[in-house]
Amino acid sequence: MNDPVIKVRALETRFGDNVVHQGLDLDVHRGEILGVIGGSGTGKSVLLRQIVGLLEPSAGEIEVLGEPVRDTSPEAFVRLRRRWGVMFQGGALFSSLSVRENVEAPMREQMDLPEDLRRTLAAIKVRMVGLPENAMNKPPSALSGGMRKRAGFARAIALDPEIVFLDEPTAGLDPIGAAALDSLVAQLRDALGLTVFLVTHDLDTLHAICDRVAVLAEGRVLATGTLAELRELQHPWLQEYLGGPRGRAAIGAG
Ligand SMILES: Nc1ncnc2c1ncn2[C@@H]1O[C@H](COP(=O)(O)OP(=O)(O)OP(=O)(O)O)[C@@H](O)[C@H]1O
Repeated sequence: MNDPVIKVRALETRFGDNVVHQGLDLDVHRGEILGVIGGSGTGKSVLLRQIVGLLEPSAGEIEVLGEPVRDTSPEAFVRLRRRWGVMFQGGALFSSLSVRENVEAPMREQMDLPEDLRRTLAAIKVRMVGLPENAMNKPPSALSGGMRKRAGFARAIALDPEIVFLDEPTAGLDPIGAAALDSLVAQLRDALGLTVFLVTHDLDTLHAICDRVAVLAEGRVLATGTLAELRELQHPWLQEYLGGPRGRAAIGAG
């Protein structure tokens, strides 16, 4: 197996008395879609924010694409940061900017491009995520929830990243919109060779597109594997999550 593109070792996270991670290890492999699941408050979003350098862990090592995320020079971090894109919960678009300007924002911030080239590249990204041409100049507030997510995705791939981090991409979407977004993630992974780190509660997403799933519980990654492998484990939360009515429905087991 190739070296992991994301490598987390002995991660500790404490907020005062709240111990969130305690000895968490995780590997993410190039080209895979890894789903990250766990009960509410197990630290999925915190882990994502730590991997992308937005939050400092209490202890531990994080490497992305072979480079340390912590204790690195600001210049090295800026270079590394260009190699991933993030879609936060809800899309997190700038409300005062149009879709096009939102997609251009990372290009403005991190690349020195002539304006017409930047516009052309933004238009390509917007088309790639399946948004209509006329969405380009609209503010996020004029779009549906699904379209806003797509715009957030377009922004996440603005710099042609190698890794995309998605925090609950289907949350708040109706089942048809959620399935369409799942397909988009899988299509773009295939077309662009992305590695995808995907925090989700959505059982359908896990079934539809995740190659492997990492389970956060008890402050660590309790297990990683395919859903079939995880279903064999006897952990109570996993049994309830995957074996409960919604978990069974997602695999068509009624
Ligand atoms: N900046 C912060 N300061 C203090 N505590 C925080 C901070 N960010 C997160 N936490 C705490 O860390 C824990 C994990 O939060 P996190 O948002 O990662 O959970 P999660 O697994 O993503 O949950 P959910 O599935 O509900 O979104 C929670 O107890 C939360 O209150």
